[in-house]
Amino acid sequence: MARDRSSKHEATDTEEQPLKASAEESSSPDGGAESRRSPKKLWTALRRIFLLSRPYWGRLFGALILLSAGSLVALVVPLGLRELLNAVFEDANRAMLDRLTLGLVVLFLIQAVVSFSGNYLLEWTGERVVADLRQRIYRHLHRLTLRFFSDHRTGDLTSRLTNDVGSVRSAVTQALADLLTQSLSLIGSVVLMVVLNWRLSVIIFVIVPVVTIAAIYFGRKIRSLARNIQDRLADTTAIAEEALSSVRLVKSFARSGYEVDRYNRAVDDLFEESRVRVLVSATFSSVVGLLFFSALTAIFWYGGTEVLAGRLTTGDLVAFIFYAFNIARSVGGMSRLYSTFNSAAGATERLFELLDTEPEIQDASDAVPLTDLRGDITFDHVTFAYEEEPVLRDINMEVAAGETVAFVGPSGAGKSTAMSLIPRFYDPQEGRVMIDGQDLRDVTIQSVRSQVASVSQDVQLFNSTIAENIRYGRLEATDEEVRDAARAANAHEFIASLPDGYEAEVGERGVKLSGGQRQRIAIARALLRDARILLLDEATSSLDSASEALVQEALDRLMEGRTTLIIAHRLSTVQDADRILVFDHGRIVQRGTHEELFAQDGLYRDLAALQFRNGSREDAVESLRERQ
Ligand SMILES: Nc1ncnc2c1ncn2[C@@H]1O[C@H](COP(=O)(O)OP(=O)(O)OP(=O)(O)O)[C@@H](O)[C@H]1O
Repeated sequence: MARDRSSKHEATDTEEQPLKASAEESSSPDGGAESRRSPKKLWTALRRIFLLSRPYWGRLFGALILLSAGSLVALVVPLGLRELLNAVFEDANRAMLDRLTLGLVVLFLIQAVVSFSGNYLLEWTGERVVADLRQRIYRHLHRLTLRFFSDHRTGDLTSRLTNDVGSVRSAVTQALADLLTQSLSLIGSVVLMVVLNWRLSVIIFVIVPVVTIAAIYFGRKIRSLARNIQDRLADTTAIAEEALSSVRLVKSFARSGYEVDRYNRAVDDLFEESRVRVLVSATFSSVVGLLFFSALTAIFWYGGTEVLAGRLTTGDLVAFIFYAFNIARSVGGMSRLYSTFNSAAGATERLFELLDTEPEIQDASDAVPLTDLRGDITFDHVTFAYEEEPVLRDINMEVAAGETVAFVGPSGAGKSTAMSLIPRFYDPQEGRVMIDGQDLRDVTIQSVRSQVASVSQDVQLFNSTIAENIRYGRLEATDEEVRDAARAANAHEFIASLPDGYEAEVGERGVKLSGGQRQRIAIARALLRDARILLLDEATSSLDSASEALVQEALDRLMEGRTTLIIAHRLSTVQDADRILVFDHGRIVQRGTHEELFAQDGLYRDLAALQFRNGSREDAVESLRERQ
């Protein structure tokens, strides 16, 4: 089942600590800042990738041994060929030719078996490390708080899970093996070449430093470009995801053209970054290729001269050329490695920025589960700010278990914010929020959230069946329990009338259902959860009177025996609350029953006058303006 952030009440909080950056690494708290890369940073990133494979070091080590053995065998092959050619051209020895041919076939067989085993082990390790990394990041994302998600785009985060993790994979698998085998091949070939003919070798040694300098220069450039490309890619994904998920809004404002332009601009930016990267990489490959093929031609020429002068046999020259090819291939491979590692380093930095982001809200080390919850809620001098300016100021309230308390007040007064402190989505900067007399910071988040259910105006459903959406309230509920919940939520009739009944797909975020139907599914889900505390945020405000009546009746059933906090703009829905708290500019300015508050001259009466039409509407509006 697809899950999204709406599952906030279900968020599991594992005990696991994120991987720690070592002391010299800086971690960006929100994971989005572009960081300056240096060789040290590259090394740090690679080391962290390598550390990820720690549980599989045994296999990795085995793979590397096998692959090294494969490269050593490959190094012997040109020597065998040399002997074979010498047997033919120098000694004309038929028996030797047969033996050497057989020997070479055996060598090739050994090499095939060894490299198969090595590659399989290595790829296995790489895939496993990547799977672990994906799981770890996803788990970590679920530990992060709502504040993190309001600061990050979903497209950005999903792109890290897909693209960035993919880049890391190439670094742990092929690149690591290539690094080892290519270096062995390079060193072995150099040594054997010098032994064969040192004069000829000098030509190669002149070229190597030139290539190394070019590799370092281009490598740096490619690394910074790789990071930019990942960022641009995340931009395009986020833009498309945002527009496609709000396609109704886009169409109703006739903004398709605008959205297409926005996406096109982002894709063009991505193309431009990619073009520069392609240019740099292609130049790099061509420069390296040019240098090496020139050197090879020189070897052919000089080698031919040496053979003509009798200082080299044909077998020597062929072996030499094989080693020269080996060197060219190794250096070429290593230069590609450089860019693979560089791309992976950019991706790794982004992934670790995410993993290094500590959840703002975590269980204290000595947190205990809140058991046998009654459902008393207390706000004790609570002050809270999202950023600088407090949106809740010195809030005090006590709600007894089983009571129904309504929050009313103008838009932006802080009602939803106050509610969001109860499941501990945020911690107050000052004061305490308590349940059953226990500060929420002293108890486990999971135990609190498992006793809080919420129904809001903006119902979020998963793109699956009605039954699965209701069962989200209690995953182990039986079909019968799901039906009972739906009945109590006044949803059974409409569900039963659908062709697929409980197995009907609701569409993305429930688009195939009406607002009232979605609300009743959400109520059934909350009923199944059977939590002690119920939070209703504008649960009926977007409904017509008929739907509202059905939903209200279902809500009344849901509220029975639970502590309920209701936010409602329509005061008719809160008249029966045990108490009403009136919020204004982050403070509770009035409290009492509907009758008590209505009898007072204050904000509540102004709001009520607007809705119940007893009194002059103009006077109420004027009075509200003065209060702004
Ligand atoms: N995630 C957030 N980050 C920063 N500021 C926020 C965030 N959520 C809300 N605010 C601000 O906090 C203030 C209180 O918002 P809140 O949603 O609690 O008000 P409300 O009384 O529930 O309003 P409404 O009745 O319109 O839902 C507003 O000024 C709002 O802009």
